[in-house]
Amino acid sequence: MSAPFVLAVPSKGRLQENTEAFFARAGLKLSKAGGARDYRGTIAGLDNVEVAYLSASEIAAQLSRGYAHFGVTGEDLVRDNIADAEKRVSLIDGLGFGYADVVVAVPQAWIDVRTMADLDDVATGFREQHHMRMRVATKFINLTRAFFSQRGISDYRIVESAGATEGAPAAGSAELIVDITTTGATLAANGLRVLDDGVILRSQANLVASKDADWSPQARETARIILDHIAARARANKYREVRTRFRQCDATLLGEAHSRFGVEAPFGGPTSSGMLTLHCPPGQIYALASFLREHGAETVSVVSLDYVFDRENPLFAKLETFLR
Ligand SMILES: Nc1ncnc2c1ncn2[C@@H]1O[C@H](COP(=O)(O)OP(=O)(O)OP(=O)(O)O)[C@@H](O)[C@H]1O
Ligand SMILES: O=P(O)(O)OC[C@H]1O[C@H](OP(=O)(O)OP(=O)(O)O)[C@H](O)[C@@H]1O
Ligand SMILES: [Mg+2]
Repeated sequence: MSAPFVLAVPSKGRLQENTEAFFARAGLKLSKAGGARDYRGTIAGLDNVEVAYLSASEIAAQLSRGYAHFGVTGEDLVRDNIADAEKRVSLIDGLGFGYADVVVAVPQAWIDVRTMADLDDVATGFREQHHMRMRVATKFINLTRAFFSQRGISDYRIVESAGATEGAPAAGSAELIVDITTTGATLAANGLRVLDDGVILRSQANLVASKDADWSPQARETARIILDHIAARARANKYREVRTRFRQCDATLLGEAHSRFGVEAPFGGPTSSGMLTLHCPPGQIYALASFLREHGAETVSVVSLDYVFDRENPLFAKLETFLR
């Protein structure tokens, strides 16, 4: 038997729930034979896939080493944990959950410090006054270094923080922090404020592919099948299917509908009897239905789509380009 295709997914919390729901919507059911505490799983119908349940940061590490072919983890962890990330891994697609911003936050009491340039001034003054460098508490060491160096700030020192980073300034172990925030509630509760230009990265969960995994022909074929499911679901989410039939429905009308509402006609223009199937962005449905009735339609029906399988698969094309 050949080596399995390894898909690494988060083992706990909202990331796990959202990941399982995401794959389920794409028609890929992840399951753990041994129940919730089993850290190995399978995908129904894909025999050679092994699902590895790991912490989000461990997933980034495994992808970097090539121990997993695909993984779901946050872009923040990919960028912070993997040196030369664009060579080692490819972010195939943002998954629409796990949103968090990596930010530079200072005490609210620092009223004159609004920007990174202000922070640079403070850093210099701090060193002169206190004979030590300003301390930044974070677990995002590489993202912090890269961002501060881009902004020309060098008078600082990183204090590595494993958790409760927002508490560091009040506890006296750092002057400021770099951490993730979603609602901002934790920063506010700790008397901290994000600098105006202090967003280092807007992160979300991504489907990530590893360069150094064992990309046998069988592994590539498995990747193609997984991405075919995901692309079909993504395409289905972007549209509703609209059907109508009326005599005046012709190519000119379709052209106008295309430019005004962004509709596609996946099965071609109206038939000789004026039968037409359209794919329309959800936000334009009512406008399109009104437009079609104004031009003669008696009835316009609209349904949600589960999957739209196209010959082209942009996600697999991206993977192939990356692996080349
Ligand atoms: N409010 C949030 N709190 C923590 N992580 C979040 C939040 N929102 C999104 N995320 C994302 O989730 C990922 C971190 O997940 P998680 O904390 O489960 O992993 P971990 O840090 O590897 O595990 P552990 O906390 O057990 O060490 C990051 O990509 C992060 O950006
Ligand atoms: O901007 P907010 O919505 O307040 O969210 C940000 C906070 O949430 C996370 O902590 P969490 O309590 O999830 O624990 P963790 O650090 O162990 O992941 C994160 O580490 C921040 O502290
Ligand atoms: Mg965590």
